[in-house]
Amino acid sequence: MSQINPLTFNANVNLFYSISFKYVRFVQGVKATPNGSIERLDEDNNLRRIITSYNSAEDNINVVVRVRPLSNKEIKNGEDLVVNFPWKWSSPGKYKQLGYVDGILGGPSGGQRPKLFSYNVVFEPAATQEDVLQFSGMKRLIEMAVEGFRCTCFCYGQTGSGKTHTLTGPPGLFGLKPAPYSDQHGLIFRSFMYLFKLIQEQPGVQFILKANLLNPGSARKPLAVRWSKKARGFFVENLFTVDCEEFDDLLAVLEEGLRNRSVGRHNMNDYSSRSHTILSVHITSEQPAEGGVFISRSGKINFVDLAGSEMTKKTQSEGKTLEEANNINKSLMVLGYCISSLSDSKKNRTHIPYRDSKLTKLLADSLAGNGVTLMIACISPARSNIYETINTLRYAARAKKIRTKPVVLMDPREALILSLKREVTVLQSENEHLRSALNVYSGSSVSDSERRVILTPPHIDLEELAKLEGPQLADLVRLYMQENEALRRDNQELFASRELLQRDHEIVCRENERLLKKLEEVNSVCCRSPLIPARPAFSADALNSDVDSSTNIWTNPIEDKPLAHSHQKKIPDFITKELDKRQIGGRKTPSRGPRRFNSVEDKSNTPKSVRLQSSESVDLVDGR
Ligand SMILES: Nc1ncnc2c1ncn2[C@@H]1O[C@H](COP(=O)(O)OP(=O)(O)OP(=O)(O)O)[C@@H](O)[C@H]1O
Repeated sequence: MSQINPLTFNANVNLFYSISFKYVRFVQGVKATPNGSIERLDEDNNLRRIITSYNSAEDNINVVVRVRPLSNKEIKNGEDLVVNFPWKWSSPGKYKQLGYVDGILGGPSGGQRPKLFSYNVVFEPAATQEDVLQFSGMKRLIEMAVEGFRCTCFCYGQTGSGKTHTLTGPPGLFGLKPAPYSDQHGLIFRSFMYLFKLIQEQPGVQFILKANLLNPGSARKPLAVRWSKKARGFFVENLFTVDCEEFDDLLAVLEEGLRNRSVGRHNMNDYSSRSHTILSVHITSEQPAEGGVFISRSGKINFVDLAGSEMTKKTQSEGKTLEEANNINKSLMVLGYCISSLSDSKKNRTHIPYRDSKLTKLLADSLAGNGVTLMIACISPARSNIYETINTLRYAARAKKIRTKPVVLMDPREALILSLKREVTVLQSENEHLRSALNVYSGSSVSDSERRVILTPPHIDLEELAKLEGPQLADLVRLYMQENEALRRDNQELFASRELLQRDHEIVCRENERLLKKLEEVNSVCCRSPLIPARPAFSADALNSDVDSSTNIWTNPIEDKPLAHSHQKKIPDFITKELDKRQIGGRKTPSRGPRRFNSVEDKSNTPKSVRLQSSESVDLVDGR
């Protein structure tokens, strides 16, 4: 059954707006589309699930925009909103063009048409943390991570635009005693809750959760990012990973990240992140499947809190903060280049500069590989930030154009066993059907069980399979392959005998048809020809003794009666003429008495062509 995407706008639509100001307008464009994931076996026989739609038919990168409220400082400075929301949504999936805002770019009277950007969702300043979880597509992203996809949620935007707030909440939330039900908890905390809810809803599936944190604020030596040939992707070498059995374990990783977060203070944010942070949760599941085997999937969800881009003149960063700002800006610039190159369909995608920064190396898979990504573009509504806001909106719009090819990879051994088992079942039922349809073996002395494939592999339940070593698994696979092979041979034999029988059947049918035609020919000559009265056969004589002659097919009803005496049976003129022309029927060769074409005498004396013509003449009469 298809699942409805949680991005469906089924809740308070007032939360979402299209906003626009001069040159920039961004609109909501989410359609309620069912999740279009499909399963297929690839050329290596691995079961892969391909996601065909994340949000709409094409989106595998979901881009949402969150507009934060004006800060106290901005209000104090008398800043006004450059983004306003004069009209509200009329209905999901439809949007209205909203009012322009007089910004630096000029007023509505400027006469220039606004440039249209479209996003999946736009959150107004009043949108709560829970709204972001419910309507950003985050829940679907977690579901997909549980299904085995590699998912990423990253926040992008200028410094102080609300990235950390969106992901983890306001500063100080995780103090000595974190409030478990605070409405200020960010997306990560809420996602963990949702993840555990999903896990609890599947008691039959075994889950293993592991988490790791990439936070340069920690005291450890920076780890190297390397390329893995096998996995065809970048990875962090010697990354420390924590097993998380409980919700609290995951929370501990998050708290650790927040505690060690590298924070700096500048003119625009008292708690500015001075580096990018990546928190990853690896979700491995083992699910029992048909036939005692189980399927294991390995999904992942990354939460990426990017450090914000800064105009150092505005932030008035100095010394270390300035150096950090330059590095942050540099890595964000590379991310920007990558997004631009990936989103430009005209450009040849031969070179995407992932290698130019660690950040892009690690985000490469999320941006263009097999991952599914949610980008949350955070913007400030203040007039003083309009340039940065437009910049962020441009990036976000570009990112929306990127297409990824999300796949879920399964353990190849289990996928192989599963696919072989499926094939065996199909072949068995097909053979069974063929056997009963053809009745090939009925009456044979060989019993069904003897004829069947003897090499049926032993039944293995889930626990036993988990304990099997490599060679034992290989044996099991070999057994399935042998059974499969034997079934295939059996199947081929059955198909061959079915073909033979079909051919026999065709020959018999053709012979039947030929005989029927002959019978019809005989009947038409004997019963219908008024010209050539049939002579009763011996069998007909016997029949005629007690059956009315008019109903006897072997006897011509006008037998022995002169044609001229029968008013009703008088030959029409045109037939007579035709017969004369062809010299058939004996006008010129007067009646020689009753004849039958099937008599030995007539057969020998009458040419075949003449016999055919006579039957044509009968048809003409019938056709009147
Ligand atoms: N939606 C919001 N509602 C209320 N307050 C918000 C919201 N978004 C951000 N803020 C507040 O704005 C300030 C700056 O936010 P935050 O630290 O999350 O920005 P940032 O984008 O992470 O900045 P940087 O890139 O410098 O780390 C914080 O005090 C935060 O609590």
